[in-house]
Amino acid sequence: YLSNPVRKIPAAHPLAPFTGLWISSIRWRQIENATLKDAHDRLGPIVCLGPREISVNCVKGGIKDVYAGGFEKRDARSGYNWYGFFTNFGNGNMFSTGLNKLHSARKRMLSNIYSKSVVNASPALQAQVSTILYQRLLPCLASLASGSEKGVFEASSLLSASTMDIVTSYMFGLKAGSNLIEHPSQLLWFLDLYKSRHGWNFWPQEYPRLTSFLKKWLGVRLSPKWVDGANAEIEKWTKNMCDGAAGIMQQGSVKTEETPSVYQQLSAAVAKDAKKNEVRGVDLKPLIASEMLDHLAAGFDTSAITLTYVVHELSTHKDIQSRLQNELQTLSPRVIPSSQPNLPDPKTVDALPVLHAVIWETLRLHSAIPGPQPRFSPPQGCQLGPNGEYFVPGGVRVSASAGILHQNEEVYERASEWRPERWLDLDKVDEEKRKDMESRWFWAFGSGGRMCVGSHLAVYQMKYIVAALYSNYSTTVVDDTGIQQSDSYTAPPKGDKLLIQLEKLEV
Ligand code: HEM
Repeated sequence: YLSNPVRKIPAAHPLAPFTGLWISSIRWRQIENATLKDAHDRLGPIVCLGPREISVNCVKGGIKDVYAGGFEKRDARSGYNWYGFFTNFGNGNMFSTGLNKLHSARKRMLSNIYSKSVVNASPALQAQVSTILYQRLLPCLASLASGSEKGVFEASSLLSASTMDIVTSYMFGLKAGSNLIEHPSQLLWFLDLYKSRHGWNFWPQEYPRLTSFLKKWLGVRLSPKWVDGANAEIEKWTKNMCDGAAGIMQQGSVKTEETPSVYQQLSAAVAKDAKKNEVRGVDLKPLIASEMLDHLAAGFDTSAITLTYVVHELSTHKDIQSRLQNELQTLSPRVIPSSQPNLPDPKTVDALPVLHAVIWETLRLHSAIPGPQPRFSPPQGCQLGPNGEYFVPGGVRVSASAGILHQNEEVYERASEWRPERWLDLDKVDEEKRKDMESRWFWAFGSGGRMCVGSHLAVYQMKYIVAALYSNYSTTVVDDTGIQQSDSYTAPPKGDKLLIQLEKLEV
């Protein structure tokens, strides 16, 4: 204790400087986000969570140094990597890779296909989104609106289906990607598998060695067998989509909407890399499949959580819902069935101020990943804190959380309220304040070399989905029990559902 410089950092709990068991028990009880928020409110921008763990909640001496400064995901001393849990098909991927050097080689292969310019200009994505909105989502909403439930339905699962269909279409092409909107039983099957694993990540993620030791040598399982079964099923489903995309690429000519943009890019880059490094006789398919599974999971869930909160907030803020509907009427063409297959230009949709403000305010207040994003301090240690006042030795787990950064009252006045106006009034605030709001403290997609690679695809799809829904319907809440976000890294509503009612607009 006496030789540990971390003891000088305000402690979230009297036991924190002495043992890591306190923060572990907080994680086990699934109250980590709330506990960290309370600790920062009481103790300031940097708090000690354990003898080798701290949390930061500031830009200078905080996220700027840790994330833009390239702290590794893997602890150099012990080799521990919290993200190793996201390994699939027995292979690492961009998200799970611990070392920055390995990670940047993979990221270089993929960042162009997810860049804003490529996403916005992609004819394949435009054709895919047009089919998904006009031939799947809008007909589905029309039948719900005129059906026996009189427009009442559970929104979060249909939003999950929509984001999964768009993300997998961009990855594998429209034909090889999913079609969950039109196949509700497949949607249920997938969501059941996906969600059955929730709550079982504590042991394998926090104590991976203990977990595998107990399983291997004593036959003791710390998570039930069905979790492995669910993972295997999801891998199988992903592999089928990979095989479908590979089959399409072998055809002589590929229709625009069938282009497997991401799969094609990654498989070409991986093959080129293998050739350059003279790697022979290695099956590269599991490596590609691991990356694909990670993207589809990261991409569908986070976007669907955000959209669920967009729909909830718009349903309870009718004034803003009407403003959005008026704005959507200015689109040419409008996103209504008679316009099909034409969609308004992605840049025009992106530039709609109210739509942008609604999405941004939801990403701020209901970040899909509000929980801590752990990294490790470099072996030589570093100075952290707003004035660099604390020395942090090497190998300390350091994290920041979007859910806490976004609650800073000095940057976002009345931070706990959903107020899209704050993004519409940016021209009234000075340059520094604008930068604070828009970039320095806005952390929904993280920052630095490991920030979200899919943020532009996420925003693209969320804006089109919201445009399609609110160009044709109004929504009201029927039952929002359990709408509060769960206390976890990725945070869906606690109740995992939102019942709304659709009302058809005159179009
Ligand atoms: C609203 C939607 C989204 C949100 C809020 C979001 C948020 C984030 C955040 C905060 C991170 C960094 C996490 C960390 O380091 O702990 C991240 C990473 C990542 N995201 Fe997203 N994401 C979204 C959509 C997407 C989409 C659509 C895709 C892909 C199709 C995607 C793929 C990834 C990948 C591959 C990484 C790892 C990047 C790396 O390690 O370099 N995300 N995302």
